[in-house]
Formats: sequence, C-alpha cells, structure tokens
Amino acid sequence: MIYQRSPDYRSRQGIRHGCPEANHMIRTENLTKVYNGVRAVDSVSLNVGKGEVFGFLGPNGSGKTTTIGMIVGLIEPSEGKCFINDVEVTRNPLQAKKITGYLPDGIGFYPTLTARQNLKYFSKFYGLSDAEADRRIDELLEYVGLKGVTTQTGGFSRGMRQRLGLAQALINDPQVLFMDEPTNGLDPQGVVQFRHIISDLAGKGKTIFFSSHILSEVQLVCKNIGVISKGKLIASGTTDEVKRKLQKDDLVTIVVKVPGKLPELKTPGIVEASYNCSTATIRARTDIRDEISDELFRQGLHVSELKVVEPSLEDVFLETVYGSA
Ligand SMILES: Nc1ncnc2c1ncn2[C@@H]1O[C@H](COP(=O)(O)OP(=O)(O)OP(=O)(O)O)[C@@H](O)[C@H]1O
Repeated sequence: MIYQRSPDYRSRQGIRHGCPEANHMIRTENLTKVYNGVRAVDSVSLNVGKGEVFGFLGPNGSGKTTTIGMIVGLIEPSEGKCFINDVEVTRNPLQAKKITGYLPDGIGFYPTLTARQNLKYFSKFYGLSDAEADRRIDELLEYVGLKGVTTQTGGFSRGMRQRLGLAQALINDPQVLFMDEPTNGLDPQGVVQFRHIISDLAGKGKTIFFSSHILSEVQLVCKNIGVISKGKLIASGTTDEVKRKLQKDDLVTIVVKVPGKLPELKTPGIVEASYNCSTATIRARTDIRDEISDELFRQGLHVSELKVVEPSLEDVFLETVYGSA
C-alpha cells in the first residue's frame, strides 16, 4: 500500500488538541482576490478539519478556482491570509506545497509524453530521487488504473487525463488534496470511480477539498460544505446547517390533498397558498395541520393527504444561488 495511516487520524477519532487551530488542515482569513476592481473572492474565511472531505460548492464564475488557486499558492491574494496545517502559504510557500496536492480543472500534460514520462518530469519538482520517483510512479499508475498504458497522453480521454492528474497530484503523498471540479465532463462511470477514489483517500486520512457546481455530487461524499456565490462564502457547515442558513424564511410548508376539487382555505395562520385542483401547498408560520384538518372537516371534505414538506438542500441551494428554481 502506498499510503500509511496519517498521524492526523487522531483528529478524526475525535482526539482534540488544546489549541483551536490544531485540528484545521486548511484555514483562510478574509481571503480576497480583486481583479480589475472586481472582488472575484471576497473576504472568504473558512476552516477545514484534518481528515475531512470538504465540498466547495458554487455556480460557474462564483470564485471557486480563484479561492483554491490562492490556497495552493498559485494566485497571490489581494487581502487576507491562508494556512495549510498552520503554515501561512504566502510566507512559506514551499513548506505548504510539500504537503499539498492539487488537481486543477482542465489539467494539461505534455501530449507527446506517456503518463509515466509526464509523472517522471513532474516528480523532479519534488526532489524525489530517480529510484524513489520510479517506485512511486509505479504505485500511482496502478492506483489510478493506468498501469500498462504506454500511449502518449495527447490521445487520452477526459477520464484518463483526470486519473493521470490525480496521480500527479498525489506524487508527493500530500496530506491535503485540492480538486477543482474533478468530475467535470466525466461519464457516469468515471464519476463513480472518482467518488470511490475520494472516499478511499479520505479513509487513508487525507484532507480533501473539492469544488463542484453540482450539489448532489458534493452531498454524496462530504459531511461539511461551503457555498460560495459571487465571491462570498454565504454558508458553511454540515449540510443541515447550510440548509438552515440558506433558507430565507422559517415558514412551514404543508401539502393538503382531497379527493375532487379543493376550495380556497381560510384557516388562520396561512401566509401563502397555491392551489392545483385537488392539492394545495400552504406556507404557514407554524404547523397548522390540525386547524386545516378542522376546516376541511367543517366543509365536509375528506382529507387524502396532509403533510409537512421539508425543502431539500437542493431546493434551497438553487433558490439562493440561482434565484427561483
Ligand atoms: N485572471 C483573471 N483575470 C480577471 N478576472 C478573472 C481572472 N480569473 C478569474 N476571474 C474572474 O473571477 C471570477 C471568479 O472566477 P473563478 O474561475 O474563480 O470562478 P469558478 O467558481 O471557479 O468558476 P468555474 O466553475 O466557471 O470555473 C469570475 O468572474 C472570473 O471571470
């Protein structure tokens, strides 16, 4: 096996250190990037714990790539700070890079070189000896399913390029791995393979920060997520916490259904209602199902369905970042 259990497994086991930052593998403080007077990333402060898989969610152009670029030391912040394992990236870029892996969106390779030759070239930036690099490349090519592929990378499919990109990002056996939209453009099988790899790496103690504009993707592998919109981190935390933070109101949604046509209800407490033949969707400040039931009974109507509906995180996310879905 190429990976040893990371010493950080302690934090995943709930063993806390005294200092509040000690469990954070990634930390940003008011991280900001201004391009031509526009704040592409605007005062983003977030924390990602050691061994955590963190989903960074936002629509196209919201600032995901720029944020990641600053944290991995490729883009200079206009304001603010970022830390990898408490190493300030702009002050100690080499120290931070030693423990960081990065799979960019649309990674490029030397097209006339093979996968092995590309990795060998890249390994030189990490000061690996020839023998060390060869051993590591063998392991990584096998890990990403490219063992025995000897063709030039110029002819690689999108999925093969992503897998080679992952091997490249892992060449230094990093503690923390950034992946920018890793499943973008992959076929469904490739998406599932990538998901398995993310879970596998997380099981080996890696901290994973991956960006996506697809909520369902992020939800499948991440416990904690951050949502960025127009450069601002608008919510972060567990998926439930994010849902609560993004919800514009705390109205209760109740669905009522009767056999036949449902007349307009006059039950006190209804804030808004929409009717569709036998069904109504009621929004109220509190759960007024009993009162609705009483009114239907008084009107001699039989209730076939009366339930509270929880909006999904997807509904709330779409509503917040794209407007009414
Ligand atoms: N080098 C640059 N010069 C000027 N503006 C830039 C530059 N890089 C990014 N931007 C702008 O900053 C904003 C955020 O871009 P960014 O690529 O970080 O978003 P993103 O969420 O990663 O989007 P996508 O999912 O489409 O890659 C966009 O408005 C983009 O046009």
